[in-house]
Amino acid sequence: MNTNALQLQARLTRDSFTLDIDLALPGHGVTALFGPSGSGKTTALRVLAGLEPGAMGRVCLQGEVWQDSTQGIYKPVHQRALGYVFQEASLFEHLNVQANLRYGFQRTPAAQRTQSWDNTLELLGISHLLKRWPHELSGGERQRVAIARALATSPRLLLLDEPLAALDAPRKAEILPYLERLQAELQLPVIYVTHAIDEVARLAEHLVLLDRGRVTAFGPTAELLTRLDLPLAHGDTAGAVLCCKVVFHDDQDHLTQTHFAGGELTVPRQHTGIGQPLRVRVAARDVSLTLQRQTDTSILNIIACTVHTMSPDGPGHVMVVLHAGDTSLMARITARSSRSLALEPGKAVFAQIKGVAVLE
Ligand SMILES: Nc1ncnc2c1ncn2[C@@H]1O[C@H](COP(=O)(O)OP(=O)(O)OP(=O)(O)O)[C@@H](O)[C@H]1O
Repeated sequence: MNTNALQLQARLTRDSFTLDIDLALPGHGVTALFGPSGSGKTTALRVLAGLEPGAMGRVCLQGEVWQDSTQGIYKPVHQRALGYVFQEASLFEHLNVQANLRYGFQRTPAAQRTQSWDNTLELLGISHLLKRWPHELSGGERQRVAIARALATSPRLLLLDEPLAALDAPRKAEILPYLERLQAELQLPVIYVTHAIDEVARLAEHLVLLDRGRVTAFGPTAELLTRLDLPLAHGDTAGAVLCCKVVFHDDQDHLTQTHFAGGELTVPRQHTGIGQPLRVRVAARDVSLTLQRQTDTSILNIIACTVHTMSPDGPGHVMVVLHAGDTSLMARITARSSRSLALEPGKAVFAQIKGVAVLE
């Protein structure tokens, strides 16, 4: 994979805020921009989109320079082949879904189209909505139509600014599988702004952490989620993502057995085919540690690991990063348990996993 297909180098100052970033982003898959409110996520997207003419720096996609302040190059937004979807889908209320999509489709001359009409409808599952009016759509359907309209222009870059933030949990759950399909099937970079770590874990292969306008970390999501020097790897929401492969379905017990680089993991029955990848999130609070492998236990998943690093994690707790082969896991345990097990880096332990969340 070309990991520096999208160059985003930007410096922009407004009042007390300065955005100062220099990133070489991958050419496909979802890269999440994550950080506290006001850290500059939307501003970074706006620079990519050509909506911040005051920004100094360089934006270059697959060798095509969209902006370079040293050379005096600045393509305005309509000359950048990109799709931009906001939190609140802004459809044309006076046009039905079909006409909204046609508007996007016709913006790109036929010879330059990479995205077919049928494929766009199919990817977002909206064929049955074509005759509806925007006010007749649910929040989740509106967002799917908005994403389809952005895709219909055959963009070379897709920018999604908190596309799920205005939706309730059931609507989010409805739209997430479509976003996963985009990630799997589109050969273009998707830059995804979010506040929700569960969306990052589920969708983003790569992650950029922003804080006060600066990049504090950038890399593969699975790696950053378990780095104790970063805030993501702390607190009740911390967890690791395991890249597994389906080995076997046990229909009788309604379980699916998977393999990952470091062991086996049994999860609730999935419909993923044998040999297919399955990403699984294991929350640190759902992992306990023992020195001997327990046998009289209801816990299905017990994984042999080594303690890699440890750090205090709030009052009375310790976060332990474990290595199982090449895979990192985390356990959030009490400081008392850590002392009584005499945990230290290099020590062999067994991770008992109480529950997992299958991501795809
Ligand atoms: N039009 C504007 N004029 C002046 N300052 C602005 C403007 N838009 C944003 N800002 C400021 O720029 C900084 C970065 O804002 P930005 O919207 O990029 O942050 P964010 O990380 O996307 O935040 P959020 O998660 O709350 O959407 C903030 O301090 C914000 O107040």
